[in-house]
Amino acid sequence: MPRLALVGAPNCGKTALFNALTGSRQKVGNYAGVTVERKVGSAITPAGRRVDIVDLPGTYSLRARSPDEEVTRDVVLGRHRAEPAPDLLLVVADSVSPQSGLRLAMELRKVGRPMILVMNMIDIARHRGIGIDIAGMARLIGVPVVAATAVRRGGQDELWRALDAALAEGLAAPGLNRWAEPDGAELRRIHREVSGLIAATVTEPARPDTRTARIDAVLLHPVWGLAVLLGLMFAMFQAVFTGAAPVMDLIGSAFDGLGALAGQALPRGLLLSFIQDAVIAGVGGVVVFLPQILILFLFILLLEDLGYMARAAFLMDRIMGGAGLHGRAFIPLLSSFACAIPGIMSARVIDSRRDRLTTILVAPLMTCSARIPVYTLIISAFIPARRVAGVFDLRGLVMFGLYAAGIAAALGVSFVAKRLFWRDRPAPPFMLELPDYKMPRLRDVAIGLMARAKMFLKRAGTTIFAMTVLIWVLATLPRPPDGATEPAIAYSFAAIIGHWIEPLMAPIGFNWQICMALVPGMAAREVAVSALGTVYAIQGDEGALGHSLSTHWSLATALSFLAWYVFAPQCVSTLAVIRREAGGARWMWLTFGYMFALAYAASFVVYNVAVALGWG
Ligand SMILES: Nc1nc2c(ncn2[C@@H]2O[C@H](COP(=O)(O)OP(=O)(O)OP(=O)(O)O)[C@@H](O)[C@H]2O)c(=O)[nH]1
Ligand SMILES: [Mg+2]
Repeated sequence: MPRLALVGAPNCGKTALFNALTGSRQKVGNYAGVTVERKVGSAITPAGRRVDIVDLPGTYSLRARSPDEEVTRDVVLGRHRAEPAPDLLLVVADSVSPQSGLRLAMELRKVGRPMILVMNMIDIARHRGIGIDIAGMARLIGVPVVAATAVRRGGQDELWRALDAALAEGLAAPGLNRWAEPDGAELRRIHREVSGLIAATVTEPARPDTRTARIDAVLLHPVWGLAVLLGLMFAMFQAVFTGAAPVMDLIGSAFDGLGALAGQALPRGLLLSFIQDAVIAGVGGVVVFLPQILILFLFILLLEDLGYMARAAFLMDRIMGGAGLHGRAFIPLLSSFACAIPGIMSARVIDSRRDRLTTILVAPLMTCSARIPVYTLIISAFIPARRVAGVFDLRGLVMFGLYAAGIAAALGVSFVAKRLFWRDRPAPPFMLELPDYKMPRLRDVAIGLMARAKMFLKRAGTTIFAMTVLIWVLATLPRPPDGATEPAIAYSFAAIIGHWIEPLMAPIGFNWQICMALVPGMAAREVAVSALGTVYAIQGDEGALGHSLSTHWSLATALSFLAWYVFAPQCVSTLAVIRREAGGARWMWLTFGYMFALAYAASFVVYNVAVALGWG
């Protein structure tokens, strides 16, 4: 089967095209560096030919400088371990600013593989009044050129026709690969050639578009821009708290109803306990947080599609640079708000190994969405729903503070890491292409939200469920001895394990229930919520978990628990990815060690200060 590879500069629409051609739903976003690994799909052309298509990370040249670009280079040159050399290169260029795409196309001609040049985003170019002489371009470059709109139905028709034409002729056997890393003279030659090509085939509009520049005058302004960024983040956390409540209540009462139903239908016993204490109080207790997670992602996805994220990176570059973080670390750290795993993987776009390692080291400190259930549970149980200064919701403020603590810790740790590990290094230059603003596409946002929801529910159904069952078993067995005076759970394995860890955690105010929840909580942070739900439900507490917590825990313990979750390395999958991406267990253990130490220290301080304030 013929294999096609999508190659092009970052953010030119390769993945959007991949999705359109193959019907896949890979992530697209309006910033450079969305795709960091290869993705394979297949498609059937209008003439009925099956082809495999590979989507690749964006790159400006085959002179790969970062791990994501190496993937593209290796696949294109046929050096990739797991990927056969492509039979045809679909070289994608952005019609609105075609220089970088055309330069890459010129370089790729040397590889000697058949190729089709796709001038993508032709819809925007036309709208702006940019004219492109497609036929003239094809003549000058000597390969087929087609115009395309990746995101519109029917926007790929010309490409399909060109593909079928190329396949019908039978793809030419690859010619000689004459590619060598271009030197200065070669780069200048390519630059001249592309300038000539553009002069001959691209006409600029009579009136240049100034909208982007006008918006950027505000959003990139050192004062106004930062104010907008802060305001956006703030609005996000307020919305997470206030917007989700009605839906959460609905899900919560649905689970309560199920519990009551089970209580009527089943006799008292182990099965009923399993359903009420493990499934409903445990897993159900985590699932209610889905609306909050989706609201957070709605914000992030909209801002990503709008083209705002690269601007935010630009604004943060000064602050991040002061802390020793590369400007390119912004997107990986931002992705870590979703989950540290894709965040750590997107650090592949950073070319210097040291900068990449620093980013990987601090990424788990960014507040991932798995912490949302933990934070919300504790905040709702212990922080009153009060207005501050008339407008702010106190709970939203605390949430904002926890996120801010994570960010501050990331900046602090990278500052220290830079001083400790690689002191004598000049600050690397940060080049960033600011994408054009685009209206977010509802379909993409909806797909993104669905993907998130699916991922969350899948976790709830697998990892979290499995861990909750484990907790339920440990909290139920062994049965109490005859004549037992205390509640049954006091004799269980859970209590034994919890009491065993308790002395270590007593200085930070953790009781045995928390201690025991932390162990399976390594599988995923939300497990802490389901584990506590199950333990307190088995213990015989009626009603919502938040209510049990506020009767059994002191405020000092609750605050200490929050502080713990800001820093603690409570996620084995993250640690495993760090090991893989950093290339060694050393970095994984380093991350585990420093996060554990930070968590313990922070909880210790928070607990003792709170006790001193009389909140013990
Ligand atoms: N209007 C319009 N928007 C497009 C078109 N193609 C892509 N986009 C948008 O452009 C942005 C970038 O698209 P992606 O497909 O993620 O770009 P990419 O080349 O895969 O980017 P990297 O993976 O970062 O290299 C997204 O916001 C897309 O929705 C197009 O033909 N027309
Ligand atoms: Mg992509």
